[in-house]
Formats: sequence, C-alpha cells, structure tokens
Amino acid sequence: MGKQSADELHVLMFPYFAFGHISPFVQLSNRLSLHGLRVSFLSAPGNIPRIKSSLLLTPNVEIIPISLPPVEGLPPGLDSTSEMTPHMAELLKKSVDLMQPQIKTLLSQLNPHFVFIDFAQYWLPKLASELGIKTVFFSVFSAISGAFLTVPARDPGDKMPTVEDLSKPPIGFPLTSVTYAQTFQARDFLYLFKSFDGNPGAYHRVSEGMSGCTALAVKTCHEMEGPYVDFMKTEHQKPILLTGPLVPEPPTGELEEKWAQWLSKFPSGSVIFCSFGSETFLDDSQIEELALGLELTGLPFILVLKFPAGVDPQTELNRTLPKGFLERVKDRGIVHSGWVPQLLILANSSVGCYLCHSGFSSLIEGLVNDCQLVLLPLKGDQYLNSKVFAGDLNVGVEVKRRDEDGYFGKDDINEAVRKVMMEIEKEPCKSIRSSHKKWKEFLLNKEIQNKFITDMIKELKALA
Ligand SMILES: C[C@@H]1O[C@H](OP(=O)(O)OP(=O)(O)OC[C@H]2O[C@@H](n3ccc(=O)[nH]c3=O)[C@H](O)[C@@H]2O)[C@H](O)[C@H](O)[C@H]1O
Repeated sequence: MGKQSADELHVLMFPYFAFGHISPFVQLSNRLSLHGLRVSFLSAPGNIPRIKSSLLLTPNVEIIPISLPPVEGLPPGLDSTSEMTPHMAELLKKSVDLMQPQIKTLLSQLNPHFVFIDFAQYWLPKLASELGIKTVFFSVFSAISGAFLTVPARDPGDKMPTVEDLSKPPIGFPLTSVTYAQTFQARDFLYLFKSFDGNPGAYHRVSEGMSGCTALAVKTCHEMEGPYVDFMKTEHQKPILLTGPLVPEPPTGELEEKWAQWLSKFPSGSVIFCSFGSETFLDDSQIEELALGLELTGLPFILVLKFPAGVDPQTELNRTLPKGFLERVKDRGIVHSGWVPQLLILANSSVGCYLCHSGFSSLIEGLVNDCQLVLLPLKGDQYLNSKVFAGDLNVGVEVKRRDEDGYFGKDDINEAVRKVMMEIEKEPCKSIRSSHKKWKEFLLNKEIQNKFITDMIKELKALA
C-alpha cells in the first residue's frame, strides 16, 4: 500500500513499557495529533487504561495493543516496569527483543512514515528500513543525559568503562556548569554498560538505535540545553528534532478533598511537596534522614514515598520512618505511599517548595509553578538533570551529597530547604527566584512552546 502524501504524516509511537517513558510519548503524540498527523500508539494491554486517561483520542489517533512475549522468570500479565522487580525489568528487555516478528507484521500492515522508538528497540531501525519505513529515536531523557552518557565518544569498545572514566565528561563535551559527576553518580552510570543474561546493555541499545535511525528527537529545546544538543548533533551526525520540554496542559478537575482540605490549613507558599516520580525509591537510611530533615525545617510537608513491586508499602513505612516521627509532625506533616495528583498539588497555592528526584517531567512541572526546587536525584539521568537545573539554569539547589556514596544527612536536607525558603533576601535565593520566574514565563509562553512542534513537523515532512 503506497504511503499517503507527507501532508497526512502517519507516525507509529512505540515507547518502552515504563510510565516515565510512556508519559512523554503521550505528550508528544497529543501535540502531533492536534496538528493533524495520524498517530498509532503501541503498548501492552495493561497500560492502555492509564494511557487513555491522558492520550487525546481524536479520530486520527488509535491505540494498538501489543503483547509481550513470554520470557522465563518474567510472570505473564505484567505490562510495565511499575509492576516488576528490578530483575524482572531486565527480563522485560528480552521480551521486547522477542517482539520483532510481531512488530514486522504490524509495520507491513500500517506502513507509517515514521516509527518513533525508545532506547530498548535497537533492532527496529533495520527491520523498518527493509520495509521502506523511517525511524526516529525519541529520547525521553534530557539532552545533558544523551550528551554526557550515550554519545559515540563514550563507546568503550569491548572494555567496561571505569568509574573514573564516567566521572569525567566524554571527549569534546561542551564547557558548561557540568564539569564532572560525583563518584557515587559515576558508579551508577556503570549500569548502562552492563549486559544482563547476555542481552545487550542500555548503552549498546541506545547507540545501535541512534546510529540506525533516520533522526533523533529529544524532549528539550536549545534555550535550555543548546550546548548539549549541539554536541549530540556533532557526535551523531544526523538531524536532531527538538520537541521542546512538552509542558503538560494545566491540570483539569479539582484536587481531592483530603489534599485540598489539609493544604488549606497552611499559609500560601509554606508547604514542602516531597515526591520522587513514578518509579524512584529511597533506601532505609535515605528515608530516615529525609524525614528527620523535613522535620528540622519546621515547615509543613507532604512526603510521598513509593516502594518496589512485591513489598508492602505500609510495612516499609513502619519499618523505615524514625521512631516517634509521625507523632511529632502530626499537625504539619503527611506521609503517603502511592500515586498522588502531582500536577494539582504543585499548582496548589499553599505549596511553596518541591523537593524531588529531578525526573525531567517533574522538574518542568515544578518550573511552571511557584514552588522552589530542592533537588535530590537518586539515579541515572536524574543526576545530570539536577546539575543543569541547579547549574546552567540556576533554578534550584541540590542537596549536598558525600562523594563516595551519595550519603546525605538531615542537616543537608534542612540546609537546602532553608536556602530557598527562608533566606529569601540573600543569594543564592534571590537569583534562583528570578531565574525561576524567567523560565516559568518561557515555558508558559504558548507561542514559543507551540513553535517547537510546528518546526518539528516541518522537519518530519522534509524527511518523509
Ligand atoms: C525517563 C525516566 O523518567 C523517570 O521519570 P519519573 O516517571 O520517575 O518521573 P517524572 O519524569 O518526573 O515523570 C513522572 C510523571 O508522572 C506524574 N506523577 C508521578 C508520580 C505520582 O505520584 N503522580 C504523578 O502524577 C508526574 O506528574 C510526571 O508527569 C525517572 O526520572 C527515570 O530516572 C527516568 O529514567
């Protein structure tokens, strides 16, 4: 079947099976479909109800369920990493690799202009090109992550990079506020280069996927990450489409009564909202020091803690929260485990501080609200997002961390919060608040944000 003309571009979205990835693909799909593109969205059946809650189902949009092939050790019926242990999440990549026949059939039937792939599907560009279909590698990570971690200059060949290698930027990296990674962060980056059960590791998947695809797409913009985008372009030698930060639409609906009622007890801008995204977990010591640090601030707070699949959250809270803590803070602190309406909480006038893991979507959501950012990154790209937001953009403060193991104490939490919440007439608070105001205006400027998408569509049409 011949392709329709480029005017009716048809894109097939194929995010990884994790909501930190699905969510940006949904945000991008919504913008493309509103501009008239035909969008087909692939995911496993168990993810579709939550996708439907945010994907605009206009006539030019369809969701196509795909099944994850069975893999020994991966229980059937699990459709996203949110339901999996870390080991199962490794087996999930194996299942994705077994999808090739299914995806080949689907591509032949749908015959889209482009397939947007995620980091895991390194095999898809070759399979698609044999069918005359182009691919776009959509990185849901920030450009700093791509530039610091997965450019060809990082390729270790058949060796494993050392912690020291990964604590330094790759050769050719631009001169910015990001000049090194702490030892504990570099040790975390080693994960990218490890392969599990003989399967390709994350670095291999990304580098194969990026080198095989027609173009890259990155969820960012030149204004925020120009040097890193330019370095990626030099390294990858192919078009890089910038989607912009994909600022979510203002939240609709009302904040649930239990949250609204509690928040209304406190003065405007006084509450700390402390949360770590959809799948980021703290260890016992981190939970203890964070709780005691929030208590030390004397401010009201909402502390949201999630736990990996397979453990009981209440049991974990009872075990890890400091003795007597809940009693001592009962008039000004809530501890909650599970999903919260993050957009609505951040938009609430009582919330004045957002202490978070530096997940890129969450950082953008913090920036478009009036809450000061305190950054406590816990893995992977979060460490680099945090450096850019606290450094280049100067819109938040990082919690001080011990170089060797990333330890932070209650006083480090208290100090970081005080810097942006109490020392308002002093530096760095003054410049942080003015930078925050500038970036908030930029992100809420509909014309600017919309232009990212119209420019991207122009480039897609030229590539089709
Ligand atoms: C690529 C991956 O993105 C991940 O992001 P994660 O999903 O954790 O958090 P966000 O990116 O902030 O995004 C999470 C999204 O879920 C929303 N949300 C989350 C929790 C909740 O309780 N309620 C909500 O509404 C939130 O508003 C945001 O839109 C991690 O950084 C990970 O390191 C990275 O590999």
